[in-house]
Formats: sequence, structure tokens, C-alpha cells
Amino acid sequence: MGEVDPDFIQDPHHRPKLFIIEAEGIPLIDLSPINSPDSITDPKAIEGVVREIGSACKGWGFFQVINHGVQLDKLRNIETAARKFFALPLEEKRKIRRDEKSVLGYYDCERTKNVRDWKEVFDLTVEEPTLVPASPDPEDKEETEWHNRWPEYPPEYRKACEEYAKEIEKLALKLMGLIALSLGLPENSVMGVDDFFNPHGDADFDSEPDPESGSSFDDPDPDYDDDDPDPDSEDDPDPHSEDDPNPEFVSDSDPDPDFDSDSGLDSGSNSDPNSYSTSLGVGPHKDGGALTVLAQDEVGGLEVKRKTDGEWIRVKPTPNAYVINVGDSLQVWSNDIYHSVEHRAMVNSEKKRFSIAYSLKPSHYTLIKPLEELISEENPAKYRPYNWGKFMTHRKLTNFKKLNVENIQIHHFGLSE
Ligand SMILES: O=C(O)CCC(=O)C(=O)O
Ligand SMILES: [Fe+2]
Repeated sequence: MGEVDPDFIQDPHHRPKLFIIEAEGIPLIDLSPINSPDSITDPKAIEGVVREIGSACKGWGFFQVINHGVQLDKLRNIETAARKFFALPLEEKRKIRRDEKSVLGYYDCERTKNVRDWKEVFDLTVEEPTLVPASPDPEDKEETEWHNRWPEYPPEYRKACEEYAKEIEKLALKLMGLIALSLGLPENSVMGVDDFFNPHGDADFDSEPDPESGSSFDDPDPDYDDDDPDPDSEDDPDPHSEDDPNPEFVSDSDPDPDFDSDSGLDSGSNSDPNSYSTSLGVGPHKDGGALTVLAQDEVGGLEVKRKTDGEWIRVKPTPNAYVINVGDSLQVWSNDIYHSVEHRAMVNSEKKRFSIAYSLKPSHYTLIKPLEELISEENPAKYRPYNWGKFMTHRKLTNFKKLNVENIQIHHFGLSE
């Protein structure tokens, strides 16, 4: 089997172990009380949910929700349309390929913390256009606009994405209200967002490859085309070998009807065990925004670093549930009452994995800092204020370029006691 491109290789301490611990402990929260008409007359019903959310944000930084009110057909529509999109030939998908200037659309060479992810992705923004700083440079006051880019095929793709995103945005904002309550703040407090009415979320679909079908790809090594505009290619020292499985789908072959799959890092039927023990679908990272609402399919593979012992715990896919996690901005607003926890996604040795992450983010001019209500003389602010837009554009840049410095992190704004 071919060598794995060194760009994908994680540092030894980040590599997946060949056994899996599945999370019983990640809280599963039933949101039906907040979606029922009785909740208006029965505040106790909401209080219970708020308590559960608060303790999940403290204990794990992660939880799953069911009975969340998101219409199932909206999720099904986006899944079906996205599977059709990812099944297109690479040349088609690359017509809307992201780059440093135009950051939304399709991409197949994303990096997390400087290491390449074994995935392909489509990014969109919900509030269009989204106004952002033109560069991470603090002196540069120029702004720019993000616009979505849509493929021609499948024709229903855009509508499916837009309708889904609106539904998820409603859930995300509702959750922010419940989280505010859990911190003792009013539900509709702005939670540190300068502009509550213009939050923007972006959805990011990750689709990880089906390694078994790698040999049937007509372009086994798309990153190394001679005319490749990929900014990575210069520092990619070693092209994949011909039979190397690749992070993309190019044929419609197997929309997988099998819903009982177990993720199989250790299944042994892996065509290139080396790639699965050294690379990741999404490398370990913390989300920068306020919170993330993730739909992962039945293949599973999301892993969360447990706060109590630092062990990687797999989040078992729960039908019709969303996985919610605290982002860095919420950690700072809460002055470390809640933590943004590291997570990663595994490549599956047998099946394609599909996930949709929606990230709720403040408007770019928001200054992120611990909330006044949560700091006191005894409990002073643990962070100095930072501008969200500059933080986010810095992070975005590292999706595309390998940098020799650590990605920007909230601890860079930490105040020592
Ligand atoms: O695909 C996943 O399960 C994780 C995606 C993720 O962590 C992210 O987009 O921030
Ligand atoms: Fe994430």
C-alpha cells in the first residue's frame, strides 16, 4: 500500500488509539419542555432543562439534544443534496473551490492546526453577505464580504442548504438563550454579542472518504495536478502513490443504505492501516465561535477530550440528535465557568462519514471579553478583550496555509492571576 502523504500525518501524541471508548457520560438532553406550549405556563419545565444544560457545559463542554424542534425533512433534504454534490467529479466541485480570497464553497485540502484533514468540505454562510475584516492584521481596518458559492448540480442544493441553515440557526439561538439562563443572565441577554440581531452562523459539511473505493477514483491524486492552484502544493513534498485512498468521492457508487454501521478504526479490514493510525478526518481543535450544532451521521467518529482525565471519548451517534459544544467565545464570556473542549473526527476504515457543523458566531466587530455580571473582585476577568473578526480571520487563514506558528488561541489573551 502507498505511503501516506506526510501532510496528513498527525504528531504521535495526536494519533488515534486502536481502541475506542464510547461515551455514556456525554449528557443527552430532551428539549421537549421548551418546545411544548405548556412551557409558557410552566417555567419549572424550562428550569430543569436549563440546569441540565448548565451542568453539561461545565462537566463536558458537550451535550446532545433530542426533541429539538428542527424538522427532520430539512436534515434529510440537505443530506441527500450534499451526497449528490460530493459525488460529482472533482472538476465540477472545484469550480466552486475555496481559496484565501473566497473562503466559502468546496475544499479538499483543509488543515486543522497545520496538519491536513482527511476530508472534503463545503462551507456556506447563513447571513449573506457576511461582513468580515479583510485581514487578521489589527492595523488593517478594511472590511470584505463573504458570499456563498453554489454548484449548478444538484439544482435543489441551494434551497436545501438555506432552509436547513435557517432551522439550525433558530435552534442555536434558542440554546444560547438557555445557556444565558444557566449562567444566571436573562434569556435574551446578548451574551457578549455586540449585535444580537446579526449573528452569523456558517455551516460546514465535512465528508470523509470511503477508503475502500479509493482505487476506483479516476483521479487518484487530485492535489498534485500540474495546473493545480492549490496554495499547499509547494510545501507538499511527496505526492501520494497511485493506489493511495483519497479524501474525496468521485462516483455515485454507494449512497449507503446501511444504518447499523459501527465505526471501525480497529476493524482490521482497512486497506491502508497506516493512514488510519496516523491521520484524522478533522484534527484535534477547539471551536472559536459561541457554540456549534453538529449533525453527524450513523457512521460516527466524533471524539471529545474528556475533561476529567483527558481521554478521547467517542460520541455515539444518536438518531435525530444534535451534538452541541461550547465554543471559545462562550468560554471567555463565562470567564471559564464553561470550557471549550478539544474534539476531533476519525476517518472510518470502511465507510464514508458525513457531518454538518453549524457554528454560531458573533458579528465581526464584537469585542469578546468576560461578562461584567460574571466577574468580581474575588473572581476577576481571566481574559483581556479581543476582537472576534480578527481572531476568526486569523484562524480561517490557517485552513489554507501551513504556518510555522501556533494557531491563535484564547489562552493568548489569558490574564495571569
Ligand atoms: O465532523 C465532525 O464531527 C467535527 C467537525 C468539527 O469539529 C467542526 O467543524 O468544528
Ligand atoms: Fe469543531
